[in-house]
Amino acid sequence: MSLVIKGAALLGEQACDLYVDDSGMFVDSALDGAETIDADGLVALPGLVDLHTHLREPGREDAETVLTGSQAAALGGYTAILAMANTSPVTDTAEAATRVWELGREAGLVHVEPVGAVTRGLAGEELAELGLMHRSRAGVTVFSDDGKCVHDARVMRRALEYVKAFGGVVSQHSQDPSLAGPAACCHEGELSGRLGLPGWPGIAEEVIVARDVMLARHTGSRVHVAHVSTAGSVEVLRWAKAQKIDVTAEVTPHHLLLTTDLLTGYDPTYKVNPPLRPQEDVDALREALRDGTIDAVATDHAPHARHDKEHAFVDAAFGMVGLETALGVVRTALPDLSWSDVARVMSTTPARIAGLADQGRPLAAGSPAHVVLVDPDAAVTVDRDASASLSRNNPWHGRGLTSRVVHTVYAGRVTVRDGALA
Ligand SMILES: NC(=O)N[C@@H](CC(=O)O)C(=O)O
Ligand SMILES: [Zn+2]
Ligand SMILES: [Zn+2]
Repeated sequence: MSLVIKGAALLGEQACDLYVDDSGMFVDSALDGAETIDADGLVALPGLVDLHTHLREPGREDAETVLTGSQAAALGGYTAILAMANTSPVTDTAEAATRVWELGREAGLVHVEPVGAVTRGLAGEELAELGLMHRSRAGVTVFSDDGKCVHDARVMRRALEYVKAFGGVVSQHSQDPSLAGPAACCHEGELSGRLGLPGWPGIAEEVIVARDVMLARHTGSRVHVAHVSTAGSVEVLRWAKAQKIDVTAEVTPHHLLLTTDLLTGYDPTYKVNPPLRPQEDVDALREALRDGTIDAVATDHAPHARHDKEHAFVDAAFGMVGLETALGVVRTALPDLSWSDVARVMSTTPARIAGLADQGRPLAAGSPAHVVLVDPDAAVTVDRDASASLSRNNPWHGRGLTSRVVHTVYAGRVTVRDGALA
């Protein structure tokens, strides 16, 4: 059915009407019998694109499924999400990637783009079938062993050389396992000593970021740094970009607003990989996002069942949910960011990094109608039980965030209306 979106402020600027035809494309004028969305006072942005989502299907459908994760994404204003490969089994074959892609189509609420594993079983040894995954119906272009670092430099070099042939990219979970061991769970510093928690030094991230930008330069291939968390990584990225090395980077909403001090209560809700860092790092990440050194915001939505999260801090699973709150957190952490900058870091640039030609497009005739309509001034108190996610490991529960996703439209179809699934 065709659609008219009335009076939305495009990227927070002039208000106008948007017209969508029944094939889900923006067109220049209204069609008869169109459904109407009153968007007076709302800001229209291109549908958000998340470079980093954990959907848990197959294997842990008690924590999330492709459907429930897609619902959470739509509620958060997303029209595309990249589903990480650390499922069970791992997405390391064309068949597995195609299955995730199909499940995404069946859910039909956002575009679900499978991320392929870099190495078989995420074991860091043999390359997965990168070419076959790319040539499958899923058309995988982003590869990641996320949750684990591709720590062997030779394997990383070969992966970069391989994906270069078809314009792919490796999204690296940067963490040298010899500097941050399996027990590491708290930013290494005065606080980790005081709390008696195994420390996770920033340098464990920074040495891999530095190595990988040099490998990107050497191979002429493209590397993407997942969830950057330290000021030192930002310095390396700034240098690498000045050298015109083909590197991009993302930051999570939680690393833009939360700090390591939250760990004093040993609440595993705040246990995340990479760990929350001190305020100096948070400040550097915000500045890097403003000036483009960090290209994108990506949620690292990491749902976990209660029985995996409710443990002593050291034993609990890493991760926090984030799809439904990402935009509000970004607005709260960086209230000075213009709406066009929000669109850049949460839609246009992530779409470009992932090679999603249909996403992050201008809200104009000729583009598929992927759009999110936001109440810019709403104050929202987060309720973890009001979530579409199957998991409740929500660090924002009870907090106030600025702005609210009111409607989401995916390919001309209203997926969220008045803040609820349509
Ligand atoms: N982010 C997390 O804390 N956890 C992720 C793995 C990861 O992205 O590192 C997960 O799969 O749960
Ligand atoms: Zn990770
Ligand atoms: Zn992750």
